[in-house]
Amino acid sequence: MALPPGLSYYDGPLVETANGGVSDWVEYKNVKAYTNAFVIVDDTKVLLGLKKRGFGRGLWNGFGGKVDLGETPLQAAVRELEEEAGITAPLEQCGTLFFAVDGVEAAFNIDVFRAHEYTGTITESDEMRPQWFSIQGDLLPPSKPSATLDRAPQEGIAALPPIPLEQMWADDEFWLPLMFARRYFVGRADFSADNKMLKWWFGAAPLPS
Ligand SMILES: CNc1ncnc2c1ncn2[C@@H]1O[C@H](COP(=O)(O)OP(=O)(O)OP(=O)(O)O)[C@@H](O)[C@H]1O
Repeated sequence: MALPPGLSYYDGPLVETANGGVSDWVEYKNVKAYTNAFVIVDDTKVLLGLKKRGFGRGLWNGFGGKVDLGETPLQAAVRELEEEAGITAPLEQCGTLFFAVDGVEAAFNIDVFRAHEYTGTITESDEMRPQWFSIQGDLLPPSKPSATLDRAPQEGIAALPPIPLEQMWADDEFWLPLMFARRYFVGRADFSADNKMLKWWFGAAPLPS
């Protein structure tokens, strides 16, 4: 399968899951490495942070940032989760995203990580305000909602707000369900200078047959 430019290093089996937009892919000069990390407990709730400053301010997202010189992406992801949310988690990579913004020289390569448990006390930082959200049924694979109902109701879960997609990056709706379904995903989304999504492509590991 021909992947969008920027994602061509991925060589695992993939099926296309979404594709749209009208323009050509945006030109970029260099690529910067970032991380984004999610803690997902019980397949029913996810920890997000409200970005309080800088790029993406006012949007809910996972915890992450730039990979520093000499760090692996995993080391950076663990460090950023600790710095921004005060917790440590056994993160594993679950996808890779690539973003280019019209008029910006550096594109983002974002390695996405997830964990299903954590240690420490969730703590607000200067950069992020952490909060749990319940994963609404339309972001879960079809088998999951009933599986969830089969279990004893979990204390507190019903009281959590659903994931606020309207206050998140526009690309998130395409890959969050893949992450929650535990499918490895890759995708590229290009944005205009005023943060409108111009063109996108997402793919994921095939479902077991
Ligand atoms: C365009 N569509 C997008 N969709 C979803 N997530 C996106 C994103 N674009 C960037 N992200 C994430 O936003 C954070 C920025 O990180 P950012 O705060 O700028 O990095 P870092 O903490 O190193 O910066 P400072 O130390 O403040 O300079 C980082 O998690 C990165 O993965």
